[in-house]
Amino acid sequence: MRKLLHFIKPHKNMLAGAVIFLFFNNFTAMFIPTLTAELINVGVANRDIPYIYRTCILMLTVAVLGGVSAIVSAIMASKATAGFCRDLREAVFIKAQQYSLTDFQTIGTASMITRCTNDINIMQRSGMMFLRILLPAPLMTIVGLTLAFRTNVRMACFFIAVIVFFSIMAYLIGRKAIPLFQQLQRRMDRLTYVLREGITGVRVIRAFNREEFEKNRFVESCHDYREIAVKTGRVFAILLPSLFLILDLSVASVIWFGGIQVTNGSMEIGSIFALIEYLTIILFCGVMAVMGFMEIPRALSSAVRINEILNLTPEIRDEPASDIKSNTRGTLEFQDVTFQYANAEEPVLSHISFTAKPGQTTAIIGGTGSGKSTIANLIPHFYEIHEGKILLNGIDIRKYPQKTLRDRIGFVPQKAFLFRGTIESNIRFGKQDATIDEIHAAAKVAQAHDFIEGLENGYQSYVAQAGSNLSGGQKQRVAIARALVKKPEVYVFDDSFSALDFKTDSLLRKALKEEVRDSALIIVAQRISTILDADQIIVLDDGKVAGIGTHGELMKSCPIYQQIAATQLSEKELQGKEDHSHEQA
Ligand SMILES: Nc1ncnc2c1ncn2[C@@H]1O[C@H](COP(=O)(O)OP(=O)(O)OP(=O)(O)O)[C@@H](O)[C@H]1O
Repeated sequence: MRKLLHFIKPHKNMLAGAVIFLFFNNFTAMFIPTLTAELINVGVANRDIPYIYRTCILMLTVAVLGGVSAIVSAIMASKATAGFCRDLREAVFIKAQQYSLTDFQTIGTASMITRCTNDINIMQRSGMMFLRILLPAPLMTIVGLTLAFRTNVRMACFFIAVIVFFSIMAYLIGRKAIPLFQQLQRRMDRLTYVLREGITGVRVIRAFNREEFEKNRFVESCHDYREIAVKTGRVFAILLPSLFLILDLSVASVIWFGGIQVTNGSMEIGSIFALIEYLTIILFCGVMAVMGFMEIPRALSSAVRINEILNLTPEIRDEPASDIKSNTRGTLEFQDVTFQYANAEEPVLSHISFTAKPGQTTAIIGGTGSGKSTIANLIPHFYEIHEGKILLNGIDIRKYPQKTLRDRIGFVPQKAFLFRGTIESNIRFGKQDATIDEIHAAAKVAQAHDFIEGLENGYQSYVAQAGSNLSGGQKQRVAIARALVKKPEVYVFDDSFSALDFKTDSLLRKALKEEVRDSALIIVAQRISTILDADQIIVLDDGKVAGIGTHGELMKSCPIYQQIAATQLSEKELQGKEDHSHEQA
């Protein structure tokens, strides 16, 4: 929790101001009944009109000062809590950017989003409650009791008895309510999760006619939530009226016993008004504090969830700054790499070795789940490897600061992801200071220029969230242009041509070959036609290298490759390509 307290520090002045003004406001609230008592006991009793005027003006001044200080305190408190939450959100986001993909998997992407939004909101609301309700409650009680003792000792003792009874009641009811609140939060988590799946997966749900099933799942979650919400509501239905009943009965008792004392002449009539006000303020603060107190467990569980993010040490950290000097460019080497996902029982890659040279195309092919994307993801150091080495220009990628390494790599993921904005802004994502000519050139190589020009607003056309208003092939081409505009040393295309038609695929590969003469090109592919011309093809089988060579070489030596080719290529293509490879050799 100390980490979270650290975020309060920059706002401590604002907080201190909020507390000071709040206390001032509370003092004025307590001072007014005292003035009322004097007004009645002295001014009215003695028919002293000037005294009544003076006291009324004083009461008015105190009320105005109290009101102003309440406003100032509320503004300062909201500035402090909102600032605290802004800083916290920023820190959580920055921390998340340092996470490796394994770290993301540990916490879960959906949970990261809920923590960064909902949990921080809960903390902000609870912070406000603590500042404005919980913190002043004990002080108001002390001040109220002191004033009550000054007014009438017997009545003050009665107040203490009421406060103790009130606290016991609040404790007993609160003890029942707090676990219900925690349960409510967990059920809300589930409800959000079911809702998110139902909305993001709407296409699949409709395609498989699973609307009824999803509806039932959601309705069930709503019922679960309702069940606990009703129980919580029931507790509140008992809690609030009970506490207010205590308040009303206590006030009635003050009037009763106070009246007797006034009749005896042992107390003045104005004092009854003051005592009623003191007790009302104390108990009202108490009711509010009980409500605020219920929020604490919820805020604590949110704080724990946020702390988890801040405390997680990223799996991949940059080594102390070292000079990365090398005379070569674009040579990537895997040396006996074995890799296992954190939550997996066995390695997904075993003893992988190959070298991708600049100007050459290295293709990776294999069955689904054979580990192709995993190899692609290891190149930009998204995951930490524990056995073997990956070298860029002869230097272990772990020695590179992550930013330097990724600056040298143009990565196109399997699922083309675009950001909301324009086509231009998405391509520019690869190089912030790219000129418009560079953007056009990259789009031309990616075979995207023509379709972009065909859109109503060309490069300024709107791209919806995650590129949902573009087709799969259009998205892939914009994502490829984004990598090309960087002009990196190593290109990694993770099955990035899968949504392209054969003609576009072939045009793109041809343009790519001409464009990236001094960079290494690594292409993960499912379609053998995409990689027939590659300088070397790595055939993966169950995480192991089953063969490396050109198409022609593999057709002779690698049975797995032969199987893939046989299922994907026609007789004519097989024949033609083998002859072609012979000639090349
Ligand atoms: N994040 C992950 N955590 C645990 N296991 C994973 C993770 N990602 C992939 N795997 C597993 O690793 C294996 C290799 O996956 P990978 O995505 O590299 O295969 P692939 O050859 O690219 O498959 P495809 O052609 O279907 O995309 C699979 O068995 C998969 O279940």
